[in-house]
Amino acid sequence: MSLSSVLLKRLQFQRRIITAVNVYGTRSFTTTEGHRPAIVHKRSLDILHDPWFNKGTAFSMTERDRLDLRGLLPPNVMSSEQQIERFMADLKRLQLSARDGPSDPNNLAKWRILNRLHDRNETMYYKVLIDNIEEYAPVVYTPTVGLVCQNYSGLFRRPRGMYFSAEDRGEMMSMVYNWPADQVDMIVVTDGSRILGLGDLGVQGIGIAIGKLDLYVAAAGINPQRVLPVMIDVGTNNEKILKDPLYLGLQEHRLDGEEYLAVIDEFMEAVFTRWPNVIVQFEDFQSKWAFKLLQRYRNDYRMFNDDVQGTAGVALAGLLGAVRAQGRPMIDFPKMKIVVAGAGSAGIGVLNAARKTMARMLGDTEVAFESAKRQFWVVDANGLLTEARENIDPDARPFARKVNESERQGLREGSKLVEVVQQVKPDVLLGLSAVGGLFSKEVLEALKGSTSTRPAIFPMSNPTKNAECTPEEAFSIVGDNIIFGSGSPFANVDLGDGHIGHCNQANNMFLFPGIGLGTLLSGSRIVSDGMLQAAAECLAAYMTEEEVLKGIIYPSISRIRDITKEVAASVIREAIEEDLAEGYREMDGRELRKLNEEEIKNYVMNNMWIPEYPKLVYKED
Ligand SMILES: NC(=O)c1ccc[n+]([C@@H]2O[C@H](COP(=O)([O-])OP(=O)(O)OC[C@H]3O[C@@H](n4cnc5c(N)ncnc54)[C@H](O)[C@@H]3O)[C@@H](O)[C@H]2O)c1
Ligand SMILES: O=C(O)C[C@H](O)C(=O)O
Ligand SMILES: [Mg+2]
Repeated sequence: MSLSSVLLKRLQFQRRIITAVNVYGTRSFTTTEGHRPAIVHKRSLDILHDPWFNKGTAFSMTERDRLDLRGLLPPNVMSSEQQIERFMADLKRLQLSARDGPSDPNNLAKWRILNRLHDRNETMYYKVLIDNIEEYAPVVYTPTVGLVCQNYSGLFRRPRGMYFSAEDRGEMMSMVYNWPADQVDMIVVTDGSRILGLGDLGVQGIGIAIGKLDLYVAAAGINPQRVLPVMIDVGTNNEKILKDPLYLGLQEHRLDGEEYLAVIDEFMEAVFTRWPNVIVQFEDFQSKWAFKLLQRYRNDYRMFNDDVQGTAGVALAGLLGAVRAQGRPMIDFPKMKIVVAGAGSAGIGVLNAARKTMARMLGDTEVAFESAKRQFWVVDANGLLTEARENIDPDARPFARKVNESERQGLREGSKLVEVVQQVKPDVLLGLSAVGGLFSKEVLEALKGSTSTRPAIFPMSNPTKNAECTPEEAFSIVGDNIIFGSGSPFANVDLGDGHIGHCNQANNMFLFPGIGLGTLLSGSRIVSDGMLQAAAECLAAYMTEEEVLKGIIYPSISRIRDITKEVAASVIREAIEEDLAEGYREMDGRELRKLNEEEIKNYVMNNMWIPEYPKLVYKED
């Protein structure tokens, strides 16, 4: 037997033991990788200054000796729990002094403290985030991440991620080698042109890529050493930041047309050359480019657009949840009347997904596909969209209402949202307009006339100040018996007499981590429509009947790791079904398609990174 086959056998044996330990639930640390010591090529202060290897006061005495750390730390060795206790005591002092929750004005200060921890000790940062996800998701993600992006020039301390600018044309293929990691699993890339509902923030938009990747680590257990936030800086059309002398990005107007495409093409070629197995999530690109880039790359690269495809799935799960919450059978979905405010990348993505699902329920014929579009009324900045509109955006065209039909309904091209709601009496009012307060008192009053026993209101725009309405407004004006889901988190509403108005968070965070993880572990070379549909259906089916009837149609964020595992497993199953899965089970080399449902879930769980300090072993470089 050759040496390599002996080693291979030993490795497989060790992995089996770890998996067996895992099955019996006696250890929380499940990845095979985590049990191996980490090899470091540095010692002494260099270790303490490396956030990936630094354990601070948790270095054991033997490690301190091994790594020349004795005397460089206070003598009392702390457990990781004690370290976190100390850190949290500091953070809580800040919380006690102000309002807690998603709209706590101290959230920016909390972000600073957490970000400093991220810079010092990655393992501890992710442990704090995972164990307190409900509390800190609104700090590292929406809504605070919006504020962070707006104030990025002042907040910038250390770079995190890579910046590819229009100045780097011709250099990207070599630049990618400046990134230290030989393996990158997930890239989230933005060009900063539409950050949440805050518009063009140029280079400052990198904050959103960082925030999304924090959720990839926390929810999907993607190894934080293998994530890469990317900003493609092709200029900005935001006149305010263009004039700001402290702005950190290129101070020129955005590239457009072929020049713009050439930059994005070069970036894609470069990252896929260095990391052929990476998945690239496009985030917060203005609608003008979001669809074009998706069509351009989706058949050749492992990529997806979160705002178009992730949002579509989350909204679809919400719409199906609303049908269930109304006590109707799912098959009633194609009868729902849906008014959508906003026809950008997010709105159109939702409309397409909902239309396709309705058509499938109606028999998947061309006639069904044609008739399904009649369930939607789209209102954008110019009012109701009809075929009378000049220069209709081609992506929105299929949803333009017929003029005659509209007239019969008392509507016309450009009718106001309030008129549309009055006339249509929809089951669902969904907002992806980025206009805070768009669902005004009058609009919500009009929704009281809904033909549904339990209308659903989804003000999905982010961050909080861009939400189309607040839950207080919705419950107090439309009534207690509504379904409510917002993009950014809000607290539940006290309806009196012990009743609670439940606020769901209708945010793509419930899908993108599972879509990424499932694609990664399936080995699929593309992210297919079927894989996205499977993700959405998994989310839609996740809540129990009892929860749904209470108006709880999305999980609480505290369950994000569990729903992500389920979504990832569904994505893998679909990839297998479509013969796209090229991945192999790491444990013993069995082919994915031979695994049963439970085994696929275990495969997912076993490959989710969890934040525990590895033992460090020094080796000369
Ligand atoms: N909850 C989520 O998971 C989620 C996901 C993606 C996007 N979003 C949010 O959706 C919003 C829109 O994103 P986008 O990429 O589609 O943006 P976009 O700028 O491409 O589209 C905005 C759309 O809103 C329309 N609009 C503007 N003013 C309006 C008005 N007064 N009435 C009706 N419509 C109006 C515009 O005409 C346009 O069609 C953002 O706030 C974003 O944060 C939320
Ligand atoms: O970032 C979010 O919170 C959701 C979404 O991707 C958005 O653009 O608003
Ligand atoms: Mg987004």
